Amino acid sequence: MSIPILLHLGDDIKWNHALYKQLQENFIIERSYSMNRADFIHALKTKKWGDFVAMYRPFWNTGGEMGNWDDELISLLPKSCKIYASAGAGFDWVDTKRLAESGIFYCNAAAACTESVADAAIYLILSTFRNFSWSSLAARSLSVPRFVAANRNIAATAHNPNGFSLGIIGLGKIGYRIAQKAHLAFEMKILYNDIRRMPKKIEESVDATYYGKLDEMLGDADCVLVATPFAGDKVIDAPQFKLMKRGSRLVNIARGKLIDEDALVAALENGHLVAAGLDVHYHEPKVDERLASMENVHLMSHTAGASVESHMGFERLGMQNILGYFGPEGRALTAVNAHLVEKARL
Ligand SMILES: O=C(O)C(=O)CO
Repeated sequence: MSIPILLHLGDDIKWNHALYKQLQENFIIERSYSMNRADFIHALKTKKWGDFVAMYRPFWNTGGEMGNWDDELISLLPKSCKIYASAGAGFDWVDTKRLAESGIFYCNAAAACTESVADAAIYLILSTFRNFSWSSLAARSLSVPRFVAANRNIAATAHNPNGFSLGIIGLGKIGYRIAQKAHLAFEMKILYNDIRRMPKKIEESVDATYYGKLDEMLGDADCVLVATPFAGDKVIDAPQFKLMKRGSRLVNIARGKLIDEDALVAALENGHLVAAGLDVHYHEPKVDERLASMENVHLMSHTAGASVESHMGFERLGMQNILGYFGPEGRALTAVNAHLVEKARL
């Protein structure tokens, strides 16, 4: 029997060498490194890598240079390809439905960065309650008057998050971990909105209250946290900002396009919201200048998931997915479109 081919996209493995050896023992590994879209398309059309059965992308910063995985790319994949295992939690750049129509499982790696993203969310939540962005900007300005003003005035509007409510949009793996941390560390009241209600055991573990309707939760939360995948629509637009509790806060660690930034700016300018914490941005990698000028907005450069531990986990989980799929169990661990692959088979 011939040895199956695996296409490794992007950087070399950095951490999990023993597991990579297993991959090398089971597959012929072809490499694309960091190809632009035109070259990648040409390579697929000319079958540069043969009839590969799997694609593996271990690092979130490389191996994505070909751009979005849409019909143009997916239709060029060999019929032999069955699985794409990639670094990263979000998969807004890949048409997982189109992959499913070609019988290809897409496996993300949310589990590998859950801890990092949840920690970053806690950092942003804390910042929005305690005015830490204002404090940090004042210190970094090297301006004595700004330092003195921050030192004198911050306490008047800073709050301990303890006892306040955190309204989580999307209680998936990451949302739940944030709930656990906020509940345990700050005794925050956990509210959540999701398309599915979680099992009682999960709700009880963080004393969570379920809201079937997002609009209702928005009116009750002291801080709204966005932790849901981007599926093409905003979840908080101008009408939703109006429904948010007066004096509340917004934190987004999911995707920038889930939030209307003009409406966010308006809500901050008119004081309806008192603070925001954003790891992600609508026009990434560009940051909105109005938000950047606000002391009550804590901004990050989409690094909530960026840690050595996430990188190690991304590498490992991708390989486990591929080895699992082609192994005796015949099952990928984290296929996000498994239901669509099944449907397409019918
Ligand atoms: O892994 C991802 O998709 C992230 O954006 C983590 O921050």
